[in-house]
Amino acid sequence: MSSSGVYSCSCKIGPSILNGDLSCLGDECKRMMDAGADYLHLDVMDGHFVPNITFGATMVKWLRKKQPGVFFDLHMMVSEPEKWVDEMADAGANQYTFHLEATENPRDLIKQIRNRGMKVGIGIKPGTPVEKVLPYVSDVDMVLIMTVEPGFGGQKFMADMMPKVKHLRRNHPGLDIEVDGGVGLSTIATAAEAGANMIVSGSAVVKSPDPKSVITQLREITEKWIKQNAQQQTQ
Ligand SMILES: O=C(CO)[C@H](O)[C@H](O)COP(=O)(O)O
Ligand SMILES: [Fe+2]
Repeated sequence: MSSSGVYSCSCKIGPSILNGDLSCLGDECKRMMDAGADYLHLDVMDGHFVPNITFGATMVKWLRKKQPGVFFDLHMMVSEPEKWVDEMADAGANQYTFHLEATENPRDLIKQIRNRGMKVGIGIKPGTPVEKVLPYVSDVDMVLIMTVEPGFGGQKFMADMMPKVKHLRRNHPGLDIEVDGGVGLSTIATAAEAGANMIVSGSAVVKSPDPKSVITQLREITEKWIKQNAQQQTQ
């Protein structure tokens, strides 16, 4: 979809509220948007695909009422992702990011998501080689490279996932590439240099006393690398 030959990706910062105060998720979302976030990354976990449970479509529906205009990227860490497409679309999701490992029929699922008017994201866990996702890249809007084992916030960034990001960026200069897990001020340069442009940051933003400053710095560093990488491509 978005992987043209031109280095045309733009920086987007999407906080994950997973490690925020889940008892007041609506306020946490507002706090993140007020701090300058471009979108919200909502982590849906089913206790089966990952060993943790968060929330489902009902929560998304209520968040949508509180944040009518915000882009919701649903990170679906669930088995049988086909099951929740309709409910998430009805709840107001903008993008449905499923895990390649969770489905037997990625192509059918991509169609199903599109038919419900949502953008399509496809994610891979650290143990999944990037080659597995390549056949689907031109049919999706975004590829998510997990930089931690999915399931919990606050884990250590896996820099050894960067060759996957580099491979995708080299071959798809216009693609939205998202990194998720352990991304903060000490790791953003590594991810951005590799070519990530959609930056999910959880603990580093929500736990900071100054989330606005963290988001601003994440953006500055990512934009710097987008420019630098684009220049290198034209040389
Ligand atoms: O998908 C996730 C975990 O499976 C979260 O989005 C991710 O962990 C963000 O939190 P942090 O930046 O604290 O790692
Ligand atoms: Fe996530």
